[in-house]
Amino acid sequence: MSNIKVLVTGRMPEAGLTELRKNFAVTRKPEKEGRAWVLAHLSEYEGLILMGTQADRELIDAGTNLKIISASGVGYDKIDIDYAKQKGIVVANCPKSVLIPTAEMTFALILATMRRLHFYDKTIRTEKWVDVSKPENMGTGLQGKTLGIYGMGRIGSEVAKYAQVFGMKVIYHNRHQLSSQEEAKKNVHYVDFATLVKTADVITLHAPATPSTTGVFDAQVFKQMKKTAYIINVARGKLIKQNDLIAALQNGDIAGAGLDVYETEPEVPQALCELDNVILSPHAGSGTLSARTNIAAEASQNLISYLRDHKPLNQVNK
Ligand SMILES: O=CC(=O)O
Repeated sequence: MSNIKVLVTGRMPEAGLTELRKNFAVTRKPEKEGRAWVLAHLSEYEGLILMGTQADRELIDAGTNLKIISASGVGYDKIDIDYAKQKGIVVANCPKSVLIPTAEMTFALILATMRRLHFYDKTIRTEKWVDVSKPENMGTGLQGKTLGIYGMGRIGSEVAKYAQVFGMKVIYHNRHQLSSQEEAKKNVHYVDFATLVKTADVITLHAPATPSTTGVFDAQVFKQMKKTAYIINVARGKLIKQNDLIAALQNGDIAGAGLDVYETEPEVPQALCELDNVILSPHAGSGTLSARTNIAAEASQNLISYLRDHKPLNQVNK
């Protein structure tokens, strides 16, 4: 173990931190402490695994000896990566560990939303056996429907594979169109944004939160979607104008939504909770023990690669 000090600011399974502990002096932020504690102590550390707080200018300035920050997931929108770069701090993320768990959660929400599991579960517990021969109580089958993927990176590509197992056709919109070989291999078809919105029976979001994706799904977009269509968001809450989504769900502009992330997270508006055509989960895409253990190990590996081997693993601010 070297005397290089690293700080972990959130709860992570010990099994994932084994290699980190072998290489560095590791401190975990005490559970009862918050951001103020991190700001007060950060100058002691060269490495940081960030959870539960923002690495904004204030935090980066407090890290006077910091050399690397690893996000604890694929998203790094809580880290001011440009400011970190100015300060000579490497920022890395953990794309591998979250890929499968997030794709699984996407599909859990697609199935639950389209087959109306929330509505069925709630009525069976609180009211009565609903008569599913009535059209208003029926769900929507996946087979033969079109899945529209917004953001065709690794997670989007994995979701495409699952969709094909269910007999869905997959279209996608992305900043860059895939090569025709990639499209053929994945059996997916690029469409412009307007076509994605108008054509898909279910749209699933897999883009990061950036200035160009923020608020893209707004009232106008919901009006262009099929009234029978669903929207699934496991990416970032900011991609959807939440109040516009609530209005669209209340007015029947779209059929339903499956949400793992929220614009106002961790607050979830009461209006969303009251809707029967919505299923909600608490940013739990990577909420499995294996995913959390793998994230801890991948974030640890980022720190080991950079601080020990001087080679960042998944640097996002080159
Ligand atoms: O939200 C989850 C992640 O960024 O990995």
